[in-house]
Amino acid sequence: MSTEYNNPLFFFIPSSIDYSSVISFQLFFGALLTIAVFGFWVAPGGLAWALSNANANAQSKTAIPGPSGLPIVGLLFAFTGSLTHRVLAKLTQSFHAVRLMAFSVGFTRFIISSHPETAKEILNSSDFADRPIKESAYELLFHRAMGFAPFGDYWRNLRRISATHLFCPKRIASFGAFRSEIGAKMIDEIKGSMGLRGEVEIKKVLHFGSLNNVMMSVFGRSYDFYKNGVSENDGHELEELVSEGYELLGIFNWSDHFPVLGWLDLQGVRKRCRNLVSKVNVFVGKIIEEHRRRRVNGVLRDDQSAGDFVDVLLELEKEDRLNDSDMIAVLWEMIFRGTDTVAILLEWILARMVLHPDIQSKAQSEIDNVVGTSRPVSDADLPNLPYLQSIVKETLRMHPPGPLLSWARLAIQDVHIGQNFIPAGTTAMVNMWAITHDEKIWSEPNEFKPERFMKEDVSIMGSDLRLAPFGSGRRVCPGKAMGMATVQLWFAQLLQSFKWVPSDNGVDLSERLKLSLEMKKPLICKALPRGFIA
Ligand code: HEM
Repeated sequence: MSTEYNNPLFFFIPSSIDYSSVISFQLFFGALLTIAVFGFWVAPGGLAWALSNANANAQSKTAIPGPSGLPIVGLLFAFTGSLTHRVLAKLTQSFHAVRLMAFSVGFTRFIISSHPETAKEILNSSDFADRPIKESAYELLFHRAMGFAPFGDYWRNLRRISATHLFCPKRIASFGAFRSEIGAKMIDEIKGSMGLRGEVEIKKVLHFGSLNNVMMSVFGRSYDFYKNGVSENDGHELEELVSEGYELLGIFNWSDHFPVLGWLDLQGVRKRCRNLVSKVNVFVGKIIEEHRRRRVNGVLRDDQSAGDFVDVLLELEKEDRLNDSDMIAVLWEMIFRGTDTVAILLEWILARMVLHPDIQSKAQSEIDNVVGTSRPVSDADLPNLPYLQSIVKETLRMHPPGPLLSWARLAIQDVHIGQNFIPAGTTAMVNMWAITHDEKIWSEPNEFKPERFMKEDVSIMGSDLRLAPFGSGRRVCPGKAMGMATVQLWFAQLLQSFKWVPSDNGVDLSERLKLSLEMKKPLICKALPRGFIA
């Protein structure tokens, strides 16, 4: 093949000119390209914004402020670290862009708001009711599950079905006894660990409890804690599948922002996703088949799994019915979403209890006054425990499991936010962590003070954007009531049964943002028996 054909500039070079001219031309073209890239790069918001022409065309008074980041890669560095929410919060301050900041990561255009009013405008607008789909989410088939399904009839149908059958108050209440049973099992597990090691690594216990809880309402199944037997193997296999999925969705994947790298699968994300999907298909497919067999044999509703979410999906009328692959995606997502968020939040709450013994003992006195020490605390007691609820709220404020609301939104069409033009396809984020740590909104935002919520009852369910850890608007977390019911009951049970004190390791509040905001160093502490012991 001639050198001409190997030359990327071949199409621009007339065949009659000599080789030295070609080199000069290449240099000239290279310089032009560099200037263009440099020009694009220094545009407010960086390369992806400049390419869209949205900020470039806008007059400077309406251009969204924001950093250009590094050439080509933009703000990549903010996403490869584990404190993205903090890095972005700092940048919005220094660019005076709290309401709205523009930035680029590779070829992806972003906006981010760290202000309650603008955040509400974004989250409550149907123009932002889509989600950007990462390659890992697509490969894990999550575009067919509720969280990533495009805004439309399929998604609406999934929300309606799950609101009616999985997340309705009656159903959440009907699982109260089971939640409490798991709470009691966790207490046993903690006692066992204290007996063996004199301390407990609480996340493991909470994670397994949480997995069991979601498994029961979705699949009608539960697993024994660390006992021998089939259940144990299945339970641990499931834990591994969930952890691998979490890891894959949390990875910053270069090809999401540099499409040209897509086919290379440099980080092996696609390969790992496909491997995981085939395992999940076998695991969940087996459970669906068991449900089908039971229905054929007419034993439905006579056993423990009566009316779980698999049954609901199998009973759907023809026009609503999901095929097996979609059903697996929907069921898997529920397990996936419901497990870690609850365990992570409870770990932060207990870390705070170990660090603040005065707050802990005040909450324990509240439980003792309302419940006494002769019976275990139950769902019915929770409305009478306002201080305990304030502790949960304060922890959600200081350590929101989704500081950037976990999964972003996508502009479905061209839209304006105030004066600012946002082109279709822009990824929109809300920095809830920045809002909950803003001293213009919260007094002493870095102090853990549950009392603030005894003075002012702030709703956390999405209507007040000063504290919306479950998001807001059409895509607000559908599992928020179930999540809160679980967290409050288990917290009450754990406080009633134990006094939480530090181990020799102390408590390290360092954070690590993966898919959720976790404690970087797992909490290891001591749980000393007190109050009602099951
Ligand atoms: C402490 C517990 C939880 C927290 C902090 C939490 C947080 C969130 C957040 C921030 C969102 C994004 C909302 C938005 O875009 O406005 C979300 C979405 C979602 N959550 Fe939760 N969540 C929790 C528990 C649960 C549970 C227990 C389930 C189910 C078993 C669940 C299922 C979902 C689903 C399916 C979505 C996607 C909804 C959609 O896109 O339509 N979450 N969650």
